[in-house]
Amino acid sequence: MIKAWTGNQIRSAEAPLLANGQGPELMQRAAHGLANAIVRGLLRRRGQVYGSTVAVLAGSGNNGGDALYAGAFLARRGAQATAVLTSARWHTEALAAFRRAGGTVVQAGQAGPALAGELAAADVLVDGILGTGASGGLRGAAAGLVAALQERISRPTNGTGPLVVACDLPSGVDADTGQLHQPVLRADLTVTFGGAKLGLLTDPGAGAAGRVWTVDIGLGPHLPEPALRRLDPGDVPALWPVPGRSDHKYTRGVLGIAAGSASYHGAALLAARAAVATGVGMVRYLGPGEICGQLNLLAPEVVCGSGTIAENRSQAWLVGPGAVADPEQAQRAREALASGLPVVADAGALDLLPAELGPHVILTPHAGELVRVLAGQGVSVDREQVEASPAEFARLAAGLTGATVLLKGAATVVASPAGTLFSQDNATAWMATAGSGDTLAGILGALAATVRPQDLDRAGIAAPDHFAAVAALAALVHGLAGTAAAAGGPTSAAAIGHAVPAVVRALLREPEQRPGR
Ligand SMILES: NC(=O)C1=CN([C@@H]2O[C@H](COP(=O)(O)OP(=O)(O)OC[C@H]3O[C@@H](n4cnc5c(N)ncnc54)[C@H](OP(=O)(O)O)[C@@H]3O)[C@@H](O)[C@H]2O)[C@@H](O)CC1
Ligand SMILES: Nc1ncnc2c1ncn2[C@@H]1O[C@H](COP(=O)(O)OP(=O)(O)O)[C@@H](O)[C@H]1O
Ligand SMILES: [K+]
Repeated sequence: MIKAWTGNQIRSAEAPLLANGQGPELMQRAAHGLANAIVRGLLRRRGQVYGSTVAVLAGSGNNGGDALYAGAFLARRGAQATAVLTSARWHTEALAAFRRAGGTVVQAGQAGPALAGELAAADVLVDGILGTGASGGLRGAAAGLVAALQERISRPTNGTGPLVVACDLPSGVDADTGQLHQPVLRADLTVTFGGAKLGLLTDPGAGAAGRVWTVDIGLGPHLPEPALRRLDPGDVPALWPVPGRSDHKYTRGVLGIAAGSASYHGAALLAARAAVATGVGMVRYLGPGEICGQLNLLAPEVVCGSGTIAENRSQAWLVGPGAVADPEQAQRAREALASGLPVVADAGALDLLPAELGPHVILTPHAGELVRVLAGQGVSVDREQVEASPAEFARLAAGLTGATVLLKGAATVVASPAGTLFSQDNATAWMATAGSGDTLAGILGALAATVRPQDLDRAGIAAPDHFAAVAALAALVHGLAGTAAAAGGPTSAAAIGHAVPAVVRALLREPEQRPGR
């Protein structure tokens, strides 16, 4: 499990150590971790540190201090290091150490327009302007310089531009929400201290942070419960509902699906096939007869039922994919939502939510659908606002509806109504294709019907967060299946579902053979 904290949580954890006079020691640990990560990057790119050019953008606070000490370390290893001071104030001891190591110093405010070009030609560019002490976005000379660098350093660089390394977090990323205050210099690698910051693991901050590497500076015993968690492949065996010898199809769990409508068949087919691929005792389907006919051919494992939700005994329901303008499917969705059973409510069902929901109802909107869910709660936002701060709005929607909310995106965020957050970043942009969400809904439905609460308890997940963890598990498997199906190229929603069994099989194998490692 990967954990993340808000900037304030990390600062509070540091407080007792700072009060003990351990501040300088913490900074040395942070700077060493940063320098070591840069050394590894340089060795991979150039084969040596000696003779490389390193530019350090240093702000006025401790973030600048970390970056300057790391620059000093690299200068002593033979790098040609330049520090650009972005403020009229700086960390005095760190700058003195940087000079002693042979580093060159320039003031951003006094440099000419050629500076950005020179910096863009360095082997490594360290962003040490703002850390957890930031308020808002970059201002003044720092803002001008970073905007000029943004123009010069195009992404992806294919290894040709500088290795951009963010110190603690990319300057301008909000540590607590992942919001971006432009301009932000997108990093290849973020070296973060004491614990990952929430804003590095949720979009859009995650998109600006590149790979995130956490340096242990000894805050562990002082850290509170994390503000956000991420399941990793190693968490899957403990949570996965592996059937036992005494199981039969009804003890494993039955998923009922009320999806599809006269005009949308595909969503039901994709969701049902993904549920079967995920492994479930049985899938029961309720919906138009023509879709049943197609299921008989394409997923003959699925049992077509008739009658009401109550008459089709299931451990969980998936309602809504492709269920548009169909009063019978709407009635089934309403009945499922009132049943007290775990329900995954997607697409069409998101417009049918009753006033009272519980955490056992998992809403699976994309950003546009979340706008509608929030409007139903009297909150007026637009899609851009949701995309600018997905974790914040997922949590708001969970709090207002009382349901668990899985908000789809490049990084998928899950919020429990208790305020707990998960974020999964296992997907690839090749998965941005129609029907990919229906496949996720099928995977999640199967897991909602089969994951055992005692396994979640044993993994240390508190009961109010059980369904959030199940949703995170589904997003993890969906992302890995999509990444495997794409294998670096185009894929389809059906192919994502098709890849699920092999991915799960590999996840349940010995650690060294797991995907995503
Ligand atoms: N605490 C510790 O022991 C350890 C901390 N560590 C490190 O310290 C970092 C936190 O350091 P910090 O608290 O000094 O804040 P930090 O982010 O460097 O700078 C804040 C200064 O920037 C300024 N400023 C603010 N907003 C601005 C803006 N929008 N645009 C422009 N300027 C702005 C403002 O200064 P002013 O504007 O007043 O000149 C303010 O004082 C943390 O991220 C980690 O890297 C590690 O070494 C481990 C040990
Ligand atoms: N850029 C991206 N990177 C990674 N995953 C993505 C990206 N865009 C979309 N996805 C994933 O693809 C799926 C799309 O879901 P959705 O928008 O509901 O599609 P549909 O309704 O067509 O099935 C979600 O699981 C989402 O997380
Ligand atoms: K920074």
